[in-house]
Amino acid sequence: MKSSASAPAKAILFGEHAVVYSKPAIAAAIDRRVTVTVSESSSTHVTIPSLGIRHSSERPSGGILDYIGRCLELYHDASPLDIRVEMEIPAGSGLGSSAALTVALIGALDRYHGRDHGPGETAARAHRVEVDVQGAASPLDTAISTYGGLVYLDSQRRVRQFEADLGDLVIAHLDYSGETARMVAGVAERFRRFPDIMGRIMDTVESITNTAYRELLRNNTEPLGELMNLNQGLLDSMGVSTRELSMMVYEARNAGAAGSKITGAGGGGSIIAHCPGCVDDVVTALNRNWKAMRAEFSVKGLI
Ligand SMILES: Nc1ncnc2c1ncn2[C@@H]1O[C@H](COP(=O)(O)OP(=O)(O)OP(=O)(O)O)[C@@H](O)[C@H]1O
Ligand SMILES: C[C@@](O)(CCO)CC(=O)[O-]
Ligand SMILES: [Mg+2]
Repeated sequence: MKSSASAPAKAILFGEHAVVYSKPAIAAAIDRRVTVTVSESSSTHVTIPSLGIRHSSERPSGGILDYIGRCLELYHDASPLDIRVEMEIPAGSGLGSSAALTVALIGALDRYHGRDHGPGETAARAHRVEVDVQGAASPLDTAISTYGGLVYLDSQRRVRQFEADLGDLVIAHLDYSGETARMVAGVAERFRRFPDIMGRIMDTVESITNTAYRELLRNNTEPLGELMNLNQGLLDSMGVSTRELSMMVYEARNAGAAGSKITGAGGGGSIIAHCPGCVDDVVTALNRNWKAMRAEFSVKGLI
């Protein structure tokens, strides 16, 4: 017996890190997917060709295998499985590889076991896996990989799907990761040392995210770039930017982007830039040193 499922990667437009402190955030699914196939086997094997991973053990663990091991534990009575993961995104790029993998694997396992929990329950189960593995995680990444499209996660943790034309966006990524769990822990430490200052920073990110949401609902993308620049300044204040990410952010702006910021956890990973009428210029400029692409949105969630 064999079952497959796939889920999209994501880009956070506004509110990463603040979302861990119950602030709202906006994310979009992007046209790069993680596909998981599970099939009957005499012992448990995991293959992830894009990462060169071939692993055999009853309980996969270590790095990205932690997410797989934790998902398998959700199915107590499960027999051994062959698990194959095809990833169209690099792991640790800030584009939600962990969430897309977790959602796709839960989808494939549900199908394999003849269960259908529905999207709300799938997103909730995947979120619990991210929390268990990372220590802290917002429900944003797993929600967007489950639902696809565009999501506004409000301060009560409710998922609001919405539609908007995002205009021209470019994503560029590095080959190394800051590791989401480590970056989230770094922000928590700064919060512990300077609670008043960090609290105000998070409140200001909330205002930026809510302003962007209001404008997107009116299909007004004009202020997106400037709002991204405001958000980037505060991500820098949180300590999640690096020299290289800052160079990417400024390279995009120099090439004509209306605004640009880190997307995801920072430390390494990716940036996103709003590039009305100048996508090709920005992609060309960023591709000299990094890997850049036009971001394609309006993507299906878990299928
Ligand atoms: N090149 C790699 N090869 C194998 N595993 C990797 C690699 N890069 C990252 N990982 C593992 O993949 C998992 C997910 O990485 P990480 O949390 O940095 O990123 P992500 O989920 O892609 O991004 P984000 O959550 O910020 O959107 C981690 O367990 C990390 O150890
Ligand atoms: C940094 C963070 O806000 C986004 C990672 O994609 C962490 C999270 O939301 O769990
Ligand atoms: Mg992740």
